[in-house]
Amino acid sequence: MRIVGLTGGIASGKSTVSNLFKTHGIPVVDADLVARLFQHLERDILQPDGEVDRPKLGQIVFSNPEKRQLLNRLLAPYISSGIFWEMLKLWMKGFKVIVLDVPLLFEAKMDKWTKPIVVVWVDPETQLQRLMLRDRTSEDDAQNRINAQMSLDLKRTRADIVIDNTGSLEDLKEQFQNVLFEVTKPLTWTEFGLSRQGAASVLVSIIVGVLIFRKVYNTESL
Ligand SMILES: CC(C)(COP(=O)(O)OP(=O)(O)OC[C@H]1O[C@@H](n2cnc3c(N)ncnc32)[C@H](O)[C@@H]1O)[C@@H](O)C(=O)NCCC(=O)NCCS
Ligand SMILES: Nc1ncnc2c1ncn2[C@@H]1O[C@H](COP(=O)(O)OP(=O)(O)OP(=O)(O)O)[C@@H](O)[C@H]1O
Repeated sequence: MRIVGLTGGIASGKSTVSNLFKTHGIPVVDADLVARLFQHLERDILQPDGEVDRPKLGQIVFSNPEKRQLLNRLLAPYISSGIFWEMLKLWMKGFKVIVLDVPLLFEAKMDKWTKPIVVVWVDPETQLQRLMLRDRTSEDDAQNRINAQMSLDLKRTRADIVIDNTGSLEDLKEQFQNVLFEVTKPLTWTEFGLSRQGAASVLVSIIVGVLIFRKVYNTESL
């Protein structure tokens, strides 16, 4: 199985790209969604209905590195095991290529499990403007959120494929065609071995090998 890493900075366009993968039939495991399933947090950030007040929690953790690290430490094991189970379900369904959309792929050192790594890059000014527009947030708050992550320039140096999403959505879709071509190339032997079909072939080969060996051994001992 090919596990494609999809990452970038906040509001750089990861979800927009992950929607393009989905519309082309490639499943995406979204770490933000996985994280939402495991939030048992302090009372004062819970709404009356018991749900997490995400904007309030966001304001707290993005302006306070210690609290953010605490939240990261608390959630990290749940996020990794949640991602693992989602991947296992897709493996059992026989998907050969899947995408892991993980904003903190490098920060959480999950990049070693994915190949190729796609980084959605955007220029800093556009990133700030898009974030403020999408989340209706102040410049200070948006900048805090951007600063809470590894810089996009550093992330792009660690990518196998870079998408520059500074331009229009049309530009993005054009670049996506090349990405699609790259990620849907025939699997390498290692990737095939890790797929459900590869594991089944190995199992069948072992069974056939054992049966042949037993037959030859039995014939010789007669
Ligand atoms: C802080 C929270 C409550 C803000 O919720 P909100 O609904 O406003 O944002 P959402 O979850 O959609 O995340 C938006 C983006 O923020 C960035 N982000 C989220 N968490 C973090 C973090 N701990 N550090 C840096 N950036 C982060 C990512 O780019 C993410 O895509 C939420 O992001 C959260 O619980 N984060 C901790 C879990 C986590 O680390 N998620 C990232 C998975 S790799
Ligand atoms: N090429 C583009 N042109 C104009 N707007 C765009 C473009 N790409 C994305 N956007 C908009 O920018 C915002 C951020 O994009 P998106 O939500 O995909 O980013 P993200 O990386 O998934 O963000 P987050 O890290 O917060 O989850 C959204 O409002 C999206 O509609």
